[in-house]
Amino acid sequence: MNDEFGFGGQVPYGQILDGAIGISEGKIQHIAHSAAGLTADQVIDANHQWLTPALIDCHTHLVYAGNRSNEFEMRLNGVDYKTIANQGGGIVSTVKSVRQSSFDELYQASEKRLQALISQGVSTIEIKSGYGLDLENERKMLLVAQALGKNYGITVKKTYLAAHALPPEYKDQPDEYIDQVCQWLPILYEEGLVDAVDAFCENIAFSPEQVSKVFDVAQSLGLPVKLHAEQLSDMGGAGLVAAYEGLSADHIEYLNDNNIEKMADKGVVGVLLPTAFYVLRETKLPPIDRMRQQGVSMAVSTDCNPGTSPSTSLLLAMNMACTLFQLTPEEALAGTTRHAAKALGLEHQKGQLKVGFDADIAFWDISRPADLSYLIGQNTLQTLLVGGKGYNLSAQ
Ligand SMILES: O=C(O)CC[C@@H]1NC(=O)NC1=O
Ligand SMILES: [Fe+3]
Repeated sequence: MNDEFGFGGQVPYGQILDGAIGISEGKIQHIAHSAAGLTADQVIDANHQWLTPALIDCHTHLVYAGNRSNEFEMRLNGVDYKTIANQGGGIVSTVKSVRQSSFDELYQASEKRLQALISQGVSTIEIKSGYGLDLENERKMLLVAQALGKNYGITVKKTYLAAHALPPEYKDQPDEYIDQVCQWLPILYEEGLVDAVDAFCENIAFSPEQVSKVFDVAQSLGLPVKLHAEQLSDMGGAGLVAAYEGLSADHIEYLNDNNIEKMADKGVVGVLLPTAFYVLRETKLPPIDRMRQQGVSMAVSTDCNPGTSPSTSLLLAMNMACTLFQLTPEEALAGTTRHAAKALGLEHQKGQLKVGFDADIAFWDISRPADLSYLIGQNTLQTLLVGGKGYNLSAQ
């Protein structure tokens, strides 16, 4: 191995130069340094492109209606968050738009964002509810997410996030609202609409005690949990995820050392959301070095949402994870492949070019893997295989 990548001859990324991959029945059956001995009905010449696992966006609020560019403009004209919120802005304004939208309107508004992500090599995505905040509209959001996955032929993991914000009708009644959230969860689960449960644990949202009530119901249904944790303060949310042996703690700018150790101990993934950090002009960096030292798997995601991350670029999130959070390009790629898979409980079937794994493979016209995080605003995807089949976005 030459030292082209400056690794002193180690094999970065687990890469294989001039390798070959054999696929059948949607799975990787063979991966080696050459195609010798392989026979195939169809051969794809990768033409010196780099192949990676297709990307996984493990934290999105992709289903929503309306947009909040007005708030963006108000803020830049000196109006503060509190005033915007008091004028019905923020999450509540998106809740209003979602409640006013039909299923079709919500689907059409959301599919454009999904198309953008798929065009950058994403074939597995997590989509949260959380802008309905009542049973009918939480169901509508999750049905849209389900339909997007079915119609676009990609893997969608649906996360119940009714504990995202307090709806207007429960103003100053968080406990009563959390009781409703707990009542709706088994109903939506029985309808096949929930794969995991999330909540916003923050001083402007729900307390660890309120989140625990929702997590107890999730646990009783055998559902895994994840959490918007330590985004703006240290509420100890990551420790709660570890206590429930959950999938991930997300944002985690204010994550403390003690909870890093608990995450490492329970295999909880730390999901980094650098685009939200950038949009909010946050200053508190997540404890990347400490998570590295403790062996916490770090994932990277867009957090696609109308308020703090109106972005549909996972490649940009990778660049921001490196530039803002100082991840290495190899860590950023792991963060949108095998670690993102782990954040969704899919680490045994997706996120790696490995025999037995789904043949979800992205072909990139790049000089080296670091280009995926280095290049800004340049989509180098040439081919996307989903389940071993060429993905044609325009045919969806
Ligand atoms: O502003 C929005 O619409 C969502 C914000 C988003 N949700 C959350 O829990 N944290 C966030 O940054
Ligand atoms: Fe989020």
